[in-house]
Amino acid sequence: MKVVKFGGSSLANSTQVNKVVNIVKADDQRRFVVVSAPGKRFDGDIKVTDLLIQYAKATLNGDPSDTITGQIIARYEEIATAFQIPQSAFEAIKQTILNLPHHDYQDDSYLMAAFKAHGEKLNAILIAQVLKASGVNAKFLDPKEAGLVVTDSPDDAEIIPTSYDRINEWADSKLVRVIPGFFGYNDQGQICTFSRGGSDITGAIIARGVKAKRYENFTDVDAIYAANPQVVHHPIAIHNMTFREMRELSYAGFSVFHDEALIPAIQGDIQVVVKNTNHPSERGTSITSHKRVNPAYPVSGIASSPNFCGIYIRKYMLDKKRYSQKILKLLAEYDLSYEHMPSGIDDLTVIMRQDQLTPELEDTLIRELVIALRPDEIHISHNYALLMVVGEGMANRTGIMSKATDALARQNVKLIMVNQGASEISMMFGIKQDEAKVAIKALYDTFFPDL
Ligand SMILES: Nc1ncnc2c1ncn2[C@@H]1O[C@H](COP(=O)(O)OP(=O)(O)O)[C@@H](O)[C@H]1O
Ligand SMILES: N[C@@H](CC(=O)OP(=O)(O)O)C(=O)O
Repeated sequence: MKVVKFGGSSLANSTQVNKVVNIVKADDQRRFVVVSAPGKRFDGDIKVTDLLIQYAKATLNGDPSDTITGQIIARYEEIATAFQIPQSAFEAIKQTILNLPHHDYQDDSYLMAAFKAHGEKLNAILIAQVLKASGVNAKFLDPKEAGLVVTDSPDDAEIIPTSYDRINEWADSKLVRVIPGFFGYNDQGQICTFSRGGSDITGAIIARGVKAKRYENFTDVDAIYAANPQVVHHPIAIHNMTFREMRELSYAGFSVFHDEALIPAIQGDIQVVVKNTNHPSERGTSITSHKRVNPAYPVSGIASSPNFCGIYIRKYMLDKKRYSQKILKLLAEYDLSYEHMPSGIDDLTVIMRQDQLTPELEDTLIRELVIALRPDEIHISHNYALLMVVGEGMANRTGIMSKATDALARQNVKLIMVNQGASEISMMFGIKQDEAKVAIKALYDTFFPDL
């Protein structure tokens, strides 16, 4: 049995939804259908999730929201009309959207979570109706009924492992179950969402719960490519990759599949196949635990992720043990997470995602670090990108680092940080964000020279 997940691009309008219907009908093993909210129909369009965020903010600020609700309702109406869904069913969706502000929420963050989650919830209700109208014996399944219980973190929840047994009770369901992605319920019954792009995570959780043979993740590209196709022209497709490779690459910027979604798949040893809704017969990318190294290409992929900053701290006779403890304690006090902390004899840099910091928080943090550490020098630099070169074939190979640094040097890309060794299948560079595209192209041409 298979779990299929359709991303926002696959459900953006009725034309796309029609392709989804055909894909579900084409294989009776596709028994669990996880859906995102309608995504972008064209470049510059706004995803329903982003409209819902605007709606939530307007509600919190007491601003008018008629225009935004009109836009959201119109997205569902176009699909409902095209598939001749009964007016009463569409009316229920419309009223749910209009009533969102009139519920009790524990605080603003739960309100935001509930507004966001309704993008997928209402879409799942609608797609179940569409499938039914198209002759599929389908039924909506809410994550609460499914048993998908998550941690009490409204916008960055994690699955509670006992959920898997409850989800497993649905494994023999005779109907096709349509489940909204992106959210679950905490043990108080409140909606908490995963991080952005988190419908991939729901798909993987359901796949592990029902012990699916395969988790098919339908999106808008024929495969996962060795570099972001928006940066490199016609990059080579990766048809087979390992969980480890994908996790490193998605963490570092391959937004096509959420890095956290790999964990349930790894735990359940479930094959993940990324496929294109627009070309479902293309083979896509299969992600498994099996290593298949092509010696000609030790590198599988090159990724880059922007919006990091680095806090540089220098102190002569730096006592690393005490220093790191104090830094970690301060970060925890301000609920900040860091990504890397490379250090030298007298200096250390804390690399973190800069969207966690407001200018005020940044000033406070630096002030507190000065008090706690009495450094000889401290400053923060913004707009770094992390650049990652990943491949199972890199393990036990020599010369990859020198090839990479040579290629970057030829393009005058300045290396701010280099990290190799944490994982034998990846190396990471900190570079300036505005040099990321040049850097990716240089590395791609080096590691995929004939393509
Ligand atoms: N290496 C890569 N290979 C394929 N797609 C990539 C890669 N890196 C980034 N992407 C982007 O990921 C997009 C698909 O992910 P996303 O927009 O989240 O889809 P969905 O709406 O289906 O969830 C592609 O359109 C592509 O622009
Ligand atoms: N709709 C949510 C969750 C998601 O996974 O969406 P998509 O499949 O469009 O990436 C978001 O925009 O974050």
